[in-house]
Amino acid sequence: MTTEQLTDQIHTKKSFLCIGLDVDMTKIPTHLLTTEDPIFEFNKAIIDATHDLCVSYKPNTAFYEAYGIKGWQSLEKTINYINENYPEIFTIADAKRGDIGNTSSMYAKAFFEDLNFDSVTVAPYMGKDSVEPFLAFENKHTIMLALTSNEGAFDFQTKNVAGKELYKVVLETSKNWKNAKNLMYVVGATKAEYFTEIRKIVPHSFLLVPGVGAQGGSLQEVCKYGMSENVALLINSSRGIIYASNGTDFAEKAREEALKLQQEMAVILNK
Ligand SMILES: O=c1ccn([C@@H]2O[C@H](COP(=O)(O)O)[C@@H](O)[C@H]2O)c(=O)[nH]1
Repeated sequence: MTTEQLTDQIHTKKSFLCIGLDVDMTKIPTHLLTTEDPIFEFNKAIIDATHDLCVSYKPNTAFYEAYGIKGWQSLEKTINYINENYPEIFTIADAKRGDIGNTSSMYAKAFFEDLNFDSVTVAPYMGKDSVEPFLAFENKHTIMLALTSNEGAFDFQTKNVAGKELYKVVLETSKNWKNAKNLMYVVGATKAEYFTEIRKIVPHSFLLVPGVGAQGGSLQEVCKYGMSENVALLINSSRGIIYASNGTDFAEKAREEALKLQQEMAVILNK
């Protein structure tokens, strides 16, 4: 998917919501546990109930890898289900990969070719040759951690490196990498006060913004400082939507939570 197609979807659906599919078997409704693939059944119900309210789904691979081969199969069924039934949706494998070049190429093949995700999250710590293998894929997107939503972000990301905060060095340096047009960045919703500085460096790049909902980030604040003229925001909420209820009405309640965010987004887009 191109960024232009993603932007068109944002305007059509009046939404820049990304729903995180972080399936924890201890939190899903118990009636699903007797099905053959509880993770997939849960995701399918959430996706069917919310696809018109969001432009993206983001399974975090940790929640699938934790269940071994079965978890990976649930992930594969989930991405295939989205691609077959809702091909307009932008898919994100939140895997936070990155390694020496030849290993990164294999990670990229796994997520872009085998699983056919539109994008994958990567860590910047190993530098250019660890990220460029992901960027080489046409119409696929590499979402690099810039300033994360957690408290530990202050351990390294905001530290001064040669007169500049490290997250700024990450943004500035990566802009010059080969196929940098395929880069997006992760910036936590809990760091809204940093968005103005970030937009000075990457005014038009898409930012994936986790941290609204369970982590307490503010949609309004993020949009105030982080929305570019082409929107270029994907606001993620996972637990706040998918665990709205653990009863038989879980998909309906997830829709209600997604609708609240989508309606807020529609108002922001209309301003
Ligand atoms: O800085 C980051 C980067 C990634 N995440 C991931 O996003 C979701 C957030 O889930 P919530 O339940 O809405 O808190 C989850 O997969 C994280 O691993 C992040 O939170 N912050």
